[in-house]
Amino acid sequence: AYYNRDYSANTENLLPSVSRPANLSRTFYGIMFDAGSTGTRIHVYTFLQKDPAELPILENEMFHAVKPGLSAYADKPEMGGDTIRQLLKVAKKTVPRSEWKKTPVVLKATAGLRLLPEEKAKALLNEVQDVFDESPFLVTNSSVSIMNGTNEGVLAWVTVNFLTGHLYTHTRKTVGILDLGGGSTQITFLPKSKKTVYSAPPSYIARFNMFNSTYELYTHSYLGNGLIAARLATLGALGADGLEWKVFTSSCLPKKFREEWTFGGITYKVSGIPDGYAGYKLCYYEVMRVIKGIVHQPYEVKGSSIFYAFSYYFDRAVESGLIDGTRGGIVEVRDFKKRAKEVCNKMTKYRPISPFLCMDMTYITCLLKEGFGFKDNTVLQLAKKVNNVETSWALGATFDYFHNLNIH
Ligand SMILES: Nc1ccn([C@@H]2O[C@H](COP(=O)(O)OP(=O)(O)O)[C@@H](O)[C@H]2O)c(=O)n1
Repeated sequence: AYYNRDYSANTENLLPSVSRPANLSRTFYGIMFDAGSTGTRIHVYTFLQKDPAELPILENEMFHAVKPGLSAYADKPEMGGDTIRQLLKVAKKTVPRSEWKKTPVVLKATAGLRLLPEEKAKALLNEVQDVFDESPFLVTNSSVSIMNGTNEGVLAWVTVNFLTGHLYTHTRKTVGILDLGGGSTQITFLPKSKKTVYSAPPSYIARFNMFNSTYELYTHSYLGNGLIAARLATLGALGADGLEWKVFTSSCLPKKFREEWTFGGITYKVSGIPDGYAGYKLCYYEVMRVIKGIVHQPYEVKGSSIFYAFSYYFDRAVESGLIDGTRGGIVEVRDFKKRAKEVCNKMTKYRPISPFLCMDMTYITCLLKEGFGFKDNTVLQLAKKVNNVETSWALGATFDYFHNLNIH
């Protein structure tokens, strides 16, 4: 409804019911950079504000992504800055020149920079600030930052619930979100039961304001439990020394597989166990160590709310053939488990897709079941985009910029 008028499903909920004089509408733009651990993405949003008291209508999103992420330039920040400069060219093409000065440009970094030593992260952010300062867009001293995990979860929840039309209804029916990045993973939902709130660690409950009401969400970001960080942890390579000579092995990898593999600017030697066993069961025990006792099980997740799962949940579901990449789809937790078994027990078949597919699918299964405590029949809606807009925290962060949701 907001992006493409052909999407009429939720239009009634999304458009103000009373039509207002057209001259009160105004178009404005927002530029949000997502500096993730595996890539940097730019979102340029075009909004139409009809009523200053309501969230604006999203007219268009321009999206572009580059790999690798900023953290890969930890030792050459100027080159990291260049990736931002390149992406800003796209913004200049999208935003009319007359609007440049009024259009904010913001970059928020997630797990990739959270995991770097502070001085290296700072040098990268300073470089980005310089690139922003020389741009024609609106820049303040809070334009460039590392976002905290709570905001990452809350803002992705805002995005998905906005795009699915749930923020406009007064029923308080919403959807939960599951985001699996490279470095961190987030779970966020609106609890129905008070017990979920008081049985959770206090830092897992976040509040924010929108439309004069306060939302109280269950949210947490697990740093080091993103899919790529979890691979390293499973291999015992996260924070290990002797990387020049050590080879990290796992029964989640094809037996004859051997490769050098780079994440966050560091190269690791990894391999399967040539004369050992490989397969789902052994792999499950290995990934279990990365999850057991680390991930909190919310009281309510065993209930029946709908969760939207995106990022690597979506990518791996597509690669393993669980869903169709253009349409997305609905699966149950048990479908991930079934497919993980199939992938792990037929490693040669799936190896051309990715030698890590068994490890990744097993990790996802283990995270959902043993981590968050989802039941086998919990329904997951897998999506990369909703109504043609990226399911990322970036849209929520742009709302936060303009409306100050006061997340606390
Ligand atoms: N707008 C976006 C952003 C990330 N992603 C996916 O999210 C995964 C990695 O997330 P990330 O690099 O931001 O990881 P973190 O830094 O959040 O841990 C990849 O599968 C990306 O393709 C996406 O599909 N769309």
